[in-house]
This record gives sequence, C-alpha cells and structure tokens, in this order.
Amino acid sequence: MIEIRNIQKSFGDRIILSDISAVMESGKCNLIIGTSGSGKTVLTKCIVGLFEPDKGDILYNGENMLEMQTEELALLRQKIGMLFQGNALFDSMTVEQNVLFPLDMFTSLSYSDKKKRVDEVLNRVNLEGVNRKYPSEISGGMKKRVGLARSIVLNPRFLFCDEPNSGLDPQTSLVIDKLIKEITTEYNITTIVVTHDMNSVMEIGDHIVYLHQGHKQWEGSNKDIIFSKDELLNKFIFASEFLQDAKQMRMMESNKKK
Ligand SMILES: Nc1ncnc2c1ncn2[C@@H]1O[C@H](COP(=O)(O)OP(=O)(O)OP(=O)(O)O)[C@@H](O)[C@H]1O
Repeated sequence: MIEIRNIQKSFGDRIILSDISAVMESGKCNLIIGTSGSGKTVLTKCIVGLFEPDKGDILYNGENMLEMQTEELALLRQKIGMLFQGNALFDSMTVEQNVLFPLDMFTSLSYSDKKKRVDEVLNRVNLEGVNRKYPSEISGGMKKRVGLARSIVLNPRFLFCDEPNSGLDPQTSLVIDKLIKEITTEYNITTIVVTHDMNSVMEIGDHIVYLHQGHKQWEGSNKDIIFSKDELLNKFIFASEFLQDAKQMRMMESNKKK
C-alpha cells in the first residue's frame, strides 16, 4: 500500500501540487488522470522519490519514504518496478538481455536461475520465442510486454506505469491493460498508472485520482465515474458526444436493474 498525505510541491514560487492525499491499495490498479499540465508527472515523481515535496508524507507500507536513510531507500527502490512510456529498452541488447539486466544489477543468482526467471516473466506476459530478437525486430505491443516483463522480474511490491498505452492501437492497449490488471491482482502489487486513456480508466480503474490544476478534484472507482456529478471530471471523461451517450445508456440500464 502507498499512502500520500497532504503533498505540496512547488517550483520557485509556483505551486504545482496542493494538499494531495490518497491511499493506493495493494492488489489494485490506482490510476492518476487529468488534463495535460494538471500535475500527474510531478505527483508520480514525488511518489517515487525523484522530486522532494515541500510538504507532506509518502508512506510505503506504512514507512515514510521521506525519512528513510540511503540504505533503506536503496532497498525500497528494488521493490519498485517501472514501465516507461517509451519502454526504455536497450536497442543493442536482445529481449532476453533486456529482461536479465535488473537481475544482473541487483541479484547474485546463478546464470541458470536468472535465465529461468527471465523465461518465467516472458511467459507471464505471453511472449515466447522472442528471447533472441532485438527491440527493432518486434512490434510496439511486444516491446511494451518486454518492458512489463522487465519491470516485474525482481518481483516488485509496487509498479508504476507511465502512459502504458501511448502509441498502441486499441486492441493492443486492451491486451496490455489486461496484463497489468492480472499481474497486479496475482502478485498483490500496488500499481499506479498515469494515463490519458479512457478505455483504461473504464477497464482497470479500481481506484482513480483525478487531478485538476494540481488539486485532487475527484476520487473513486470506474464504477463510480458513471454516476459522478463532478462537472470538471465529466467534462474531462465524457468529452466526446459518443461517450456522453454511452454514459446515459449505462445510467439508464443501471436504474432499470434497481
Ligand atoms: N522540473 C520542473 N520545473 C518547473 N516546472 C515544472 C517542472 N516539471 C513540471 N513542471 C510544471 O508543472 C506542471 C505540471 O506538469 P506535469 O508534467 O506534472 O503535468 P502532467 O499532468 O503530467 O501533463 P502531461 O499529461 O502533459 O504529461 C506544468 O505546468 C509543468 O510546466
């Protein structure tokens, strides 16, 4: 579980984040959404320790990251998996070498055990037979799955995914979303996803934090969103007429069932 309490962050005299509190539970996909410039990246960087907030607390399973000593921080970092927007794969390394990399860096496992673990995670993301291929030889969706395999190879307790669907077609996006959701539940990981993708919001949004101009404007689940009366959220989520119609229909269906 990650708990953030009263986070404030400014750059110079410009306040970017104001008084943001939220609880991100384990085994859940916690989504951070909001328009461009609303503070999603700054908040995420505060949570992973890349930015220091001016005020507030960031608790990882009850331990305040902002009070941790160097050694404790290093241990925490090994429990955090990251799936980057651009995948951040090493182009000169094969798929297998890319996924092996964190194991080489942070474990003293034998080569055969490392290899076994790499095969396990590649298998988990449904990627077989591509171990010896280079990133340039596989599709965007496959690269994303390699990135996901690498982000879970050290068995993280916390997983951060930055725009996991950017640049992917809707069908491939769904595959990636489903994998993130399954992995989160199966390994009871606390997953935080920064996204603009409304399909993801509806598919995997167990818990959604909607930021508006650096404030937490709304919080709830993908089921609550349909019934939300928050005007800013509705404007953001149901920007298109098609989605507004879909919302009306789902509300009508839900009212009929009651
Ligand atoms: N290092 C920095 N120094 C100064 N201002 C920054 C810095 N990083 C971000 N900002 C400002 O903080 C605000 C929030 O930026 P942030 O990148 O968090 O938005 P975002 O919601 O992630 O947007 P996007 O969806 O476009 O990625 C922006 O106005 C941005 O200019």
